[in-house]
Amino acid sequence: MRATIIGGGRIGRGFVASLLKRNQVEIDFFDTNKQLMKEFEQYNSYTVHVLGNTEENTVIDGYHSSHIDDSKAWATELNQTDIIFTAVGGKNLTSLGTTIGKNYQQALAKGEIPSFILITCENWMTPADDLQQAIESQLTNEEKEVFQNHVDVTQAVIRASGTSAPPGKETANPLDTWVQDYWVLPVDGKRIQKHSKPDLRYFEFNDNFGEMLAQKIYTNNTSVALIAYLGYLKGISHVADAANDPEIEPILEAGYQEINQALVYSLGVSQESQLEFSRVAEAKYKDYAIVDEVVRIGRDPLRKLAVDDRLIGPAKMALDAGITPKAISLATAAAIYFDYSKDPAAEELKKIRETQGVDTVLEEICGIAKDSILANLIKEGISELKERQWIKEED
Ligand SMILES: NC(=O)c1ccc[n+]([C@@H]2O[C@H](COP(=O)([O-])OP(=O)(O)OC[C@H]3O[C@@H](n4cnc5c(N)ncnc54)[C@H](O)[C@@H]3O)[C@@H](O)[C@H]2O)c1
Ligand SMILES: O=P(O)(O)OC[C@@H](O)[C@@H](O)[C@H](O)[C@H](O)CO
Repeated sequence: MRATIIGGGRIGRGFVASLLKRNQVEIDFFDTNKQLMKEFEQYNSYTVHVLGNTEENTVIDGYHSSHIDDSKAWATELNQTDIIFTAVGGKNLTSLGTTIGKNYQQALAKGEIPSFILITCENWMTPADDLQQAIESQLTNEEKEVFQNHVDVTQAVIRASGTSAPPGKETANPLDTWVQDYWVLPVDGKRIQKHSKPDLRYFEFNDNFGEMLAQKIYTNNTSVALIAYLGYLKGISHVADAANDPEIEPILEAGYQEINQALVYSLGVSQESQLEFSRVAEAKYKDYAIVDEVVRIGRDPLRKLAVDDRLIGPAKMALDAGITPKAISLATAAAIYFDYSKDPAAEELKKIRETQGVDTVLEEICGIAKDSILANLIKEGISELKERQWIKEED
């Protein structure tokens, strides 16, 4: 079996590549990053290190790598691949879909009919739909029909974390990457209609996938955002240190209660499944073996503050459920003050906040009215963070 991984970052060349290697699947990488391409060629091999369990480390070798714009490489790839994975960041799915669509069209023009399964591995609410739509936007109606008859576009939930080297564990190989000791990949099984489900260890093709992506994002990503944004303001570098911090821990506990009630009410998931989800998430973020930086978790706050993303999304659900999302609002307040200077989105957020004010951030980035209940809760959160002196500026 042969697989393509688009996006050779922590999840692509780390988590997904390890699962595939353990299934003896051949791997071809595609990425936009030219430096990464050079490293793939130069090193030929790298290690996926397993946090807290080195016995599970996997060496990835024998792969091929190509730049995403290499249409010659795509011409071969589309005909030989069985499964394509994406791990590029949800907001890049539209441009990626355009690239796949154009290359698929070129194959059809040559009389070929590529047939494969596409699996998105993104923290995104509707990744399979968004990718499929972007691909099909490049195709004529006739071509679209062929595509739909030969390609299944589905989505996975990535519950594992992929990180950079823990402090002091850096290696000479820049491709080496670190993953959590977690070996399950749930995939939306119902969306696979034209192929049989691949027989791969660790993959769970789930026909009741339902709201699993929303449940994961609004539980894991929401709670770790709370930990990271509050931790960042307190000057804490790593997730586990922030999650176990005596001042942050009670806010986290309150956050899980808000999240659980909101999701049971709005997603219709059972109380037991939600409780299990949040317990697993909490244990993971408090686990010192998983060394993850708060600035990685906080990256791209403009995306994370958007109306349906991990902060405003569950806060609105909580209000719908009749609950006051005080902890989530405090986390949102902290996110608004995430000013990590190496993150361009954080820099932009800071500029908007400083030049146009918090109300503009709330209206234009969070998509909520400045005098709404939620906006007022977030502004109360900002005041509380200033009182606590976690936000240190004078305004
Ligand atoms: N790291 C984690 O713990 C984790 C866990 C669960 C889900 N996710 C999700 O997995 C996805 C990947 O995250 P990551 O941590 O691996 O990010 P990353 O930044 O480490 O890697 C992303 C890679 O995608 C490449 N890329 C971006 N746009 C591309 C395009 N159009 N075509 C080809 N390559 C492109 C980048 O150059 C980069 O190498 C994201 O959606 C993220 O939210 C990450
Ligand atoms: O990848 P992002 O930027 O959408 O979010 C950062 C983290 O929340 C995320 O990578 C988690 O670590 C991951 O989703 C595992 O739960």
